[in-house]
Amino acid sequence: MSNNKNVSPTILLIFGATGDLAKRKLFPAFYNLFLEGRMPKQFQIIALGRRDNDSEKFRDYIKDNLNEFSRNKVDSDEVWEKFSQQVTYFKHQLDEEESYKDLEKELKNIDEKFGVRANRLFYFSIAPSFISTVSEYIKKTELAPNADQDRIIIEKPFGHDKASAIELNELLTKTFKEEQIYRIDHYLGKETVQNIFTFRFGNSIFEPLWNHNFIEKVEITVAEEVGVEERGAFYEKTGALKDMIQNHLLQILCMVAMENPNSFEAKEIRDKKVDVLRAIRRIKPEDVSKYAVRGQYKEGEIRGKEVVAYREEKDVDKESNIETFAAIEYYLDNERWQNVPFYLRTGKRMKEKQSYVSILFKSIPSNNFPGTENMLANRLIINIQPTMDIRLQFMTKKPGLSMVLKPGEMVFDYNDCSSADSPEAYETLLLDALLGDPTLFMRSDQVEEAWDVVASIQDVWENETAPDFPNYVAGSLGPEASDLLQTKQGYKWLPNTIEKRK
Ligand SMILES: NC(=O)C1=CN([C@@H]2O[C@H](COP(=O)(O)OP(=O)(O)OC[C@H]3O[C@@H](n4cnc5c(N)ncnc54)[C@H](OP(=O)(O)O)[C@@H]3O)[C@@H](O)[C@H]2O)C=CC1
Ligand SMILES: O=C1O[C@H](COP(=O)(O)O)[C@@H](O)[C@H](O)[C@H]1O
Repeated sequence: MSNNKNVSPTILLIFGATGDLAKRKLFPAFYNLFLEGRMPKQFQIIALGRRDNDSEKFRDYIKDNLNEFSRNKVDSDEVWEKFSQQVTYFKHQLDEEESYKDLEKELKNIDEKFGVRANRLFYFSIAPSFISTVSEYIKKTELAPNADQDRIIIEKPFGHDKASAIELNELLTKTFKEEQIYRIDHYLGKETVQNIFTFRFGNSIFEPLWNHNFIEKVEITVAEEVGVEERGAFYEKTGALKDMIQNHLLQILCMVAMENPNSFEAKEIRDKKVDVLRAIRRIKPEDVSKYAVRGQYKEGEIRGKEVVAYREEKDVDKESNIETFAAIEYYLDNERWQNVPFYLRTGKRMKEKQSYVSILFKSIPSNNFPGTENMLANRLIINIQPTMDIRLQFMTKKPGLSMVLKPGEMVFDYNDCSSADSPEAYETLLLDALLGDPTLFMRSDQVEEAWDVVASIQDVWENETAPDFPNYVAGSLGPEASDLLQTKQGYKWLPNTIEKRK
């Protein structure tokens, strides 16, 4: 979000630097920021890992990973040399105090080299079970004493329910001030998600229509083609509700539904988002089956390739009752959104990767046109990924001698507006963390409220002993019951393109 380019000298410390997230997302983000000239003039990345390693070997490992996962590959020895010399590997045990004392000495050496006490940004790219240990040692060894200079970034999942999120917030605030804590939700860093904000509040023509008087329903779909990959053990403790709905989909909902902020200050924007979460009507336990549907994939075919059932994935229980699909119908009890259903759905191993928001406007009140069988209500489609565009569907007269209606569309395509690749979400978010701009990060109350929104569904599903799993074929659009969620209201899930009519 920030435009400021003046980043103070910073030491970036990555706990879990040998892990999956670091290799696929964090190092590519730092490298791309470096190429864009967005890293601080003076910076040092300290890669912390428990394995025996040296900086030279670690740099080779990072180089290979950049060539595999980064949007910009390493194609200049000179640039690589400059970047890599600012990455050092440091052997470290998360649960040993001595390790933190050694680290402090290393940090002091770097400060001396920089000639200034550098900001310290600690990235917790580690299992959630280590968060308390690491923050306690940081406190004990006074590694992050300055609230205005030192920050931590915490990954999701942030707790596993509301109580544990509160507990974790309490624990972290014993060591850090709230303004030092950056809870990441990478969807908020996506270009297309940020653009929802600009689209709504930077244009005067949509906002007057953005309410229950003109909007019939809102859908948010995040469909994935991938299964659980190497993360079966993690997913067995998580499932689609906790992995995706509680964070990414609710955050998109907040962007769509929030009130106009009075300023662009982080506090104001986060306040407005919390208001949305508070307004979401809590689903009573006895109504969960009416408003929420879950599913688990069986074997199937995606893009002509056979894929196994969830229960056959690595580290997954053969009788697992974990959901890989979730769809929910929510309502917001506030003036703007009364009686407008918000349908959220997400799933793994679906037909194709597609994330989008669909906003269906109300039909015109009276319809005197001939050929009305072709009449469609206006619809706005915000394609988040992999397609990145915004489409407005409207009715036109089909050229010809009779009055026949035909849907037309206006399209804003990201490919047409920039020759540069869009930054990855982690690039945007890491830059904001470097700059000390928390707007796109989750405040403690946002996370807690989001857990509250899913709490009853979570309880009911966790206690359900025999769901009808597996109940959707890999490569489909999810279980039949998710269609029923909409058909009972006279709706259907709408695609991410406008409907074509001859
Ligand atoms: N991977 C992803 O796509 C995503 C991950 N996340 C979150 O990010 C965090 C990291 O995930 P991920 O990278 O996948 O996890 P990994 O299991 O791949 O990596 C964990 C890291 O922690 C290190 N570690 C474990 N125990 C110790 C110890 N005792 N001392 C020092 N280091 C230790 C590991 O070192 P070693 O290599 O030696 O085992 C490794 O570097 C988690 O909170 C996860 O939920 C969030 C969203 C997506
Ligand atoms: O946080 C997560 O997100 C990914 C999907 O992210 P995307 O940027 O590829 O859309 C999901 O696959 C993963 O299970 C979840 O933990």
